[in-house]
Amino acid sequence: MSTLVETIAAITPVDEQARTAAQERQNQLTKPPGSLGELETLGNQLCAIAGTCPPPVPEPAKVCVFAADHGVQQQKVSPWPQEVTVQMAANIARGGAGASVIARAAGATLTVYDVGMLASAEGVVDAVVVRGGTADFTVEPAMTPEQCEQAIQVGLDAARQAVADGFKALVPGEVGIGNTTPSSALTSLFTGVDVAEVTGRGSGADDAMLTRKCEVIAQGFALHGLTPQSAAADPLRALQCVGGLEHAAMVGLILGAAEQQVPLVLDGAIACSAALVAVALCPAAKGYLIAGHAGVEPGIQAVVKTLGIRPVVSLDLRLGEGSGGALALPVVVTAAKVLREMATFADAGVTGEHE
Ligand SMILES: O=C(O)c1ccc[n+]([C@@H]2O[C@H](COP(=O)([O-])O)[C@@H](O)[C@H]2O)c1
Ligand SMILES: Cc1cc2nc[nH]c2cc1C
Repeated sequence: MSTLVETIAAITPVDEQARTAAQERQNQLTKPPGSLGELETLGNQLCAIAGTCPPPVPEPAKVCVFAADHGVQQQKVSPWPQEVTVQMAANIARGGAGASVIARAAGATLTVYDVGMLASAEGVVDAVVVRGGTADFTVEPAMTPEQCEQAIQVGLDAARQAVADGFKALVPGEVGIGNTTPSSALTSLFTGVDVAEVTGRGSGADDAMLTRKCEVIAQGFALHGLTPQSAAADPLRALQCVGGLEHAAMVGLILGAAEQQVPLVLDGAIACSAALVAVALCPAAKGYLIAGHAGVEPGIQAVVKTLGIRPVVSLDLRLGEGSGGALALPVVVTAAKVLREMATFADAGVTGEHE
């Protein structure tokens, strides 16, 4: 079991030669060059990730849903009671949640991991780092450094196991009442965009709660001395102070996917905030990231802009659970198949020369 440091050292940048070869192939396929738009860019990225053109078809995919609770909910940052985390984790595992349906429709397998909910839930893998979840970050660091490291390891192990089991693409999912607040904190720190601009209504905050979320984040930054500069210098400390256990696990899953050279299709605001931490720890991981969807939560926009990635689907989702990532999977698979299955001008006897 290699550690985070070893994993980061093992991650190589995606293969730019394979991306160039893919672009050349796109131009030989029977279509006006560029006419499949961003589907071409996506196919080229799949080649860069796999280091070969045409790319392998990235299926089956696995959605790894990390479930945890949040001490910062003591500040009333979500309209929902914390018990909903356990109840929804069980529902997702049972197959009745939004992400369960979407993953099934996409032919993906979904597994839920408990990294620190208030209580255990049926059908959920026990990967508990700390029962009860994080501490309230307005009072103390959300996690100890050891807890943060352990939660990252859960995600790293999940990625390695999934790839060993034959999965060819990974989607990070989560459930955790209150978790849009730590997500906005991380997104603000790692994009440098104001807290107010990257904080949204989450699962349904009203105006007063939205204002409180911003105040709570500012309080956390002040208590822990966090700024964009300090976060860039020590990303793990920022994650440990104001992040969540599921954020840490998703950082592990993302870095694990990069290590294993498989595409990682991001979900919404929570997964996107974890991606920022992963890329701050290991810039080479960026090339393995695909933005699954452009959701309602404003943090997503700041993240995709910072990472320079374009969301595949735009349907105003704000569910989480990995739902938006899973929804993008058929498009990602199609991008690979275009490069594998479309005829070239030469093959099809179509005149490729034109004015
Ligand atoms: O993925 C998103 O963009 C997203 C946006 C809003 C809410 N959520 C989900 O709702 C929960 C967090 O919302 P909140 O209001 O409790 O912070 C958590 O379980 C997330 O999975 C997820
Ligand atoms: C019902 C419900 C389902 C969710 N799924 C992810 N986060 C959630 C939050 C709530 C409240």
